[in-house]
Amino acid sequence: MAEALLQVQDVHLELPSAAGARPVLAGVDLEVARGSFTCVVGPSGCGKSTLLGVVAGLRRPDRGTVLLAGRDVTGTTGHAAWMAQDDLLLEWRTVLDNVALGLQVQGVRRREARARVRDLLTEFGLTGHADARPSELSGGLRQRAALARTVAQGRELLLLDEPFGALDALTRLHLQRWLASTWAEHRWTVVMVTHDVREAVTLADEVVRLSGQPAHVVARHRVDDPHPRRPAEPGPAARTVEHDVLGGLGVLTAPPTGT
Ligand SMILES: Nc1ncnc2c1ncn2[C@@H]1O[C@H](COP(=O)(O)OP(=O)(O)OP(=O)(O)O)[C@@H](O)[C@H]1O
Repeated sequence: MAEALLQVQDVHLELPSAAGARPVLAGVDLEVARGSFTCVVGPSGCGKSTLLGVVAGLRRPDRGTVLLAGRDVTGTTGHAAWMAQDDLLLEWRTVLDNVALGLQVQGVRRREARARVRDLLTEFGLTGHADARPSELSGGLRQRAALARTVAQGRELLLLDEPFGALDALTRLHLQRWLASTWAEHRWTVVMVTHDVREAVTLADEVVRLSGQPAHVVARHRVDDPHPRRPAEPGPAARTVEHDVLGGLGVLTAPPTGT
């Protein structure tokens, strides 16, 4: 395996519940190679977003460690950029200024931030929309703008939490294909949470499956098909992993007998 950029080691976390505290993460281990794409899947509500929060340093685990390039970053922020399902674009700013915000929050002056993100807008197919307000964009373009803002931060790690979860099925397929080819050019280190197993096997080098609550890693599946891939035409490894993951999630039922 290439050098591990991210190592999550034996992470445990309890969260408050009506009955007191409830374990949500119970001994999660994860290793993500630099320049690789990892998708995290698991039953609804098992703790996928919570795990991303721990990796980002927004939540400090009760036990366990998060290492970035061997450096202990447990409970600290600044090493990862986060994108959620809700694009959180600011309606009163233009697309250019929304993307530039990723740098401005780090103290880069507005003018320089705008200059630096122009190339990114071109690459993300947003040049013609630089001066538009987010409300003028389609759902797919909004997500591209949000992703551009996330990438613009220049962090070592991108954490994507169901970034296409709110899109219609066709737009989602287009964006998956677009992200697959854009990622293949850049090779950002990505950890992405998704409920869509086809999306996971299209994008990921490795699909990590979490158990139900309290969550730990129950399976890791390599997807060795070459990049970039297409969601509508899964390769042999993607098809196998998709089947295995769906089986592990209990989605596949035995075929009816006696027919
Ligand atoms: N701030 C909080 N306080 C208490 N419990 C929380 C908090 N945030 C999340 N939880 C609980 O922790 C559990 C895991 O939530 P989380 O959102 O991480 O799951 P998920 O796997 O991402 O969910 P989904 O599949 O619905 O996207 C859930 O039971 C949730 O209700």
